[in-house]
Order: sequence, then C-alpha cells, then structure tokens
Amino acid sequence: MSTVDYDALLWLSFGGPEKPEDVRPFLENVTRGRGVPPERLDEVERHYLRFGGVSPINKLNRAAIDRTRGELDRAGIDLPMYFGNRNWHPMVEDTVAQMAADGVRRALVFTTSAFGGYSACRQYDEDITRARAAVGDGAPELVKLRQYFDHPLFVASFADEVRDTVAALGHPEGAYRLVFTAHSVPVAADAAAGPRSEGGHRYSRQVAEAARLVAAEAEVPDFDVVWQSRSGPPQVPWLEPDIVDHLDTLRDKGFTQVVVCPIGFVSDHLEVVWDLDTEAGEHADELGMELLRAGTPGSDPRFAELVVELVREQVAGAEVRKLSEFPADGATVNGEPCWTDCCLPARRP
Ligand SMILES: CC1=C(CCC(=O)O)c2cc3nc(cc4[nH]c(cc5[nH]c(cc1n2)c(C)c5CCC(=O)O)c(CCC(=O)O)c4C)C(CCC(=O)O)=C3C
Ligand SMILES: [Fe+2]
Repeated sequence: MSTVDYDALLWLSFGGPEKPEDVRPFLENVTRGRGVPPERLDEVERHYLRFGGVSPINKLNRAAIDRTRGELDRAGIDLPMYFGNRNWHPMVEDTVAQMAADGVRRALVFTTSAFGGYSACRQYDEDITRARAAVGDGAPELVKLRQYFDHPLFVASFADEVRDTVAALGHPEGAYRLVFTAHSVPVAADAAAGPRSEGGHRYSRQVAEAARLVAAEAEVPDFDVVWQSRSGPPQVPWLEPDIVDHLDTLRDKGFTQVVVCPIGFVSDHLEVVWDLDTEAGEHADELGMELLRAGTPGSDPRFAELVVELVREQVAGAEVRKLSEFPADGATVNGEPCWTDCCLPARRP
C-alpha cells in the first residue's frame, strides 16, 4: 500500500531501567519538578531493586514492536519503525535525531497509553515537542495516532483475559468480584482532563468506559473501578480508592475471590507486577482471599493489529472502529495539544 504521506512509525513509551545503576537516574527523570517526596522515591527504588533493577517495560515494548513490524509487512505497509521513551533509553530525543539523520520527513507516532489525560496523553505531546526542539531544523513532522481505550481489539483482548482469569479461580461459581485498576493521578489532574468545555474527568471517564465495555464483553455483570500506584505528597488528593484498600472493603462485603484487570496499562510492566502481583497479592493472602490478575493486551497479536488499524485510519482513511460514544482524541501534529486548555497538568505543590 502506498504510504506517500508518511515515511516512519515512532513507538513512544514511558521507559524503564534495565540495570540497578539505571534505577535512580530513571526515577529522577520521571519525577523532575513534580514534587514527589524523596521517601516515595526511596520506596519505589526498592521495588525496582527487588526485580534486579530491571523493569520489564523495554523488553515488552521491543517484542510488541517486532510483532507490529510483522503486521505492517502483512498489510503491505512500508513504514520503518523507531522506538523512543520519555524517561529512559532509548530516549525519544535521541530517536527523533536518528530519524532526522535517516532522512525521515513525516512520521506517525503510536503511544503506549490508550487514554486521555495529562500523564497518559498530553505529556506525550510534550515529549514530541521537546524531541523535535532538541533536533531543531530538519526534525521530522510527527503526527500522533488517536486514543484507543474503546477500540474493539483492545476491549476483546482484555475481555478474553478476564474470562480466562475468572475460569481459573478456585471456585468461579462462588462469590468473586471483578475489579479494574488504572494508574491513579492527582484529583486536580483528572478534573482538568479533556477540553474545559466538557467539564473534565476525561481520563477517569475513559477508564470507566473501557471497564464497562470489557465487563460486558466478558459477560461479568458486576465490577468496580479502582486505582493504583499513587505517588506525590500525602496532602495532595489522588483518585481513590486504592486497590489494596479496596480489598478490605471487598472482604467486609463477604467476597473471598477477586479478579483484577489492569485496564489502565497495555503491558505487564513494573507497576503491574509490583503494585498488583506483589503488594495487592500479599494483602489478599493476609485477608485469606484468592486474587488472580488478568493479563494485559500488549503481548496479544491483536495489539499489533490494533496499531496497524490506527495507522490505516491515517494513511488509507480506514474506518474508525470504536465501541463507545465517548470521544477518543489525541491525534495531533508536532505535539500540539488537542485544545489549548486540554489535559493541563495539575498545579505542582
Ligand atoms: C496515568 C499514568 C500512567 C499510564 C499512562 C502511561 O502508560 O503512560 C503511568 C504509567 C507508568 N508509570 C510508570 C512508572 C512511574 N510513574 C511514576 C509517577 C507517576 N505516574 C503518574 C501517572 C501515570 N503513570 C503520575 C501522575 C506520577 C507522579 C509524577 C508525575 O506527576 O509525573 C513514577 C515515580 C515514582 C512513583 O511511583 O512515585 C514511576 C517510577 C511506568 C513504568 C513502569 C516500569 O518501569 O515498568 C508506567 C508505564
Ligand atoms: Fe506512573
């Protein structure tokens, strides 16, 4: 297929350390100027060190990129792929410099977050702007692909995971609760998510919408949406309840089994394997509850198909497939926000 308009696809992600010495500088990159207390950083550093200082995220991204490359080939789309991160190597600034050196003039950008909001969407726009500015004249034009929280392939992949996980419970016919989790953000950041005219909360509303779609497809009538991985100083309110506290609530209500679906994440990176599998898992043990976690879509072949569908929307005017009426924006050029007042960051303390 002709892709005359574009000559590359940039895979833009969060990044994570790949050895113990990387951990502290990585954390400093993530939290620079964001008022995260040093005690929190020490705690998170210990989580990474428990895993040998290696986050699974870069390896997972590289594997997903390989699958996407194969899927582009099958679709006859000739777009070389590049990989860049916000917080760790390969840094997006270096990747965009390489793209310019390779003669790339105009590239699509896929981000590994399905949602809107400051951390999930607009901060990736800032990454694009920063990377282009670092390269200066000759930086390629960068066209971001849209949010995909309600794409049928995203929903189907999570729904299959939920169904399989329910079936794996010790007593799937007994009382269990399905609980969706996403990364918490400051309440003020969620309130500012989306265009101001919409009244905010676009991140938490998209998370709720994705959860509803996945539960419906998995045919699970009752579920909760909770949050995880809270950061920042304790006096700043973040979205609640936290998954770990929520287990107490479920125990009090008589549930003995829980299926956790990390709807807010596309891969099993450290915030999933630490905050859910380790912390929430240990708390469930203390409460005598069975907790099983559903997998994430990033390693499902359908995720590569999803990326190619988003590419085809841009290069071939392919049908925009989405399951809800709720807007999926984020497709902007050169890091421009969707609207000037869209998804502004929470004010820093
Ligand atoms: C919405 C959201 C997503 C989902 C969208 C997306 O996927 O982009 C996400 C993803 C991730 N967050 C990650 C890791 C971290 N996030 C932190 C801190 C923060 N996250 C925030 C939000 C989000 N984060 C916020 C508002 C902060 C506070 C600081 C700030 O205002 O920016 C910190 C600092 C220490 C701490 O936890 O306090 C770390 C280490 C990793 C990589 C894990 C790995 O290494 O495998 C991933 C994929
Ligand atoms: Fe985070």
